[in-house]
Amino acid sequence: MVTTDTTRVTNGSNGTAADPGYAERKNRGRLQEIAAGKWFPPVVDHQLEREEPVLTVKNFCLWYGKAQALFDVSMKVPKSKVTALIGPSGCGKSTLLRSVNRLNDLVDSVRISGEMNLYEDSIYAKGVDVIELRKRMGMVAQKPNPFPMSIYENVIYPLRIDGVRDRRILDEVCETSLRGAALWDEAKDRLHQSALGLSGGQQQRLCVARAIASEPEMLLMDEPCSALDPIATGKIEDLIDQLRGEYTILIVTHNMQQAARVSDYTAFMYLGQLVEYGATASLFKKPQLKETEDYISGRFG
Ligand SMILES: Nc1ncnc2c1ncn2[C@@H]1O[C@H](COP(=O)(O)OP(=O)(O)OP(=O)(O)O)[C@@H](O)[C@H]1O
Repeated sequence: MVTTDTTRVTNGSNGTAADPGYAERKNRGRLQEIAAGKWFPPVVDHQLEREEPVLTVKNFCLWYGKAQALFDVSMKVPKSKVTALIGPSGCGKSTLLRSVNRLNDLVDSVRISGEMNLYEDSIYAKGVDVIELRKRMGMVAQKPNPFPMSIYENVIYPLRIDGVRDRRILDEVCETSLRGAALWDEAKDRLHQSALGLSGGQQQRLCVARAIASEPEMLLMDEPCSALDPIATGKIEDLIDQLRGEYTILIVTHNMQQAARVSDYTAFMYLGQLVEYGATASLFKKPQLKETEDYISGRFG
């Protein structure tokens, strides 16, 4: 799966006056330059250096067939924090998220280069057991996707496939996970009824319960509120807030207010490049780049 490719967009000039194109380009914004094929190193907040990384992404590139979707993305996702990926539609947020648990392996045309590590373990090294890897990361999709079985069986599903049979353990994990996903009170009297009878928002919290049942090292959330109404969205945001500190969460969101509300760190992406990455409070109040400011203030995208 890991390939190297010499056609990827290279770093280009360093933007000094010695660069012959500099005079012509100096008045153009960074985003136009990116659209024209130039690569820039991301602007990263020093605060991230003080965090312990769970996921380290290094010079990661991804192609769908001939079309490159990610360009030399390097970032560290800190432990026990919520990190949001934001950026205009098509900038590669979901592609990056799905690369973390190798869901993109399911797309035939995908090629990658670069590295990703979960702690010290390479995600793309030869011989990695992808099933085992995915067990280390819980995934919550855009649309709630409970299995057509009871609430109880949905939650303990990861343990069932691991062969756990001890009823006491299964009951305990079911309750802890449902409590952790703020669904216990609503579900405790109907544990053996179909999960499909839950509302959309409850189903999404059930999916969070299933994702945390195996105590993953990371939770990946791909626009988890996009199919939910504002009340259900608020409950998921409250839930993310509760999970903060205990879980390392990487979340894709279209909604900048949501990123500002729920995340500790925010990564702004544009056309497959990581542009600016920093503490959410400062990125939203005083971003280092004018381009980030333009995006978060709605001046483009
Ligand atoms: N399975 C696929 N096959 C081919 N191209 C794809 C595939 N999935 C995504 N792409 C392309 O990769 C680029 C990044 O898409 P991606 O879905 O990761 O962006 P996004 O930022 O998550 O967008 P959105 O916010 O609209 O969900 C886009 O140009 C998209 O068309």
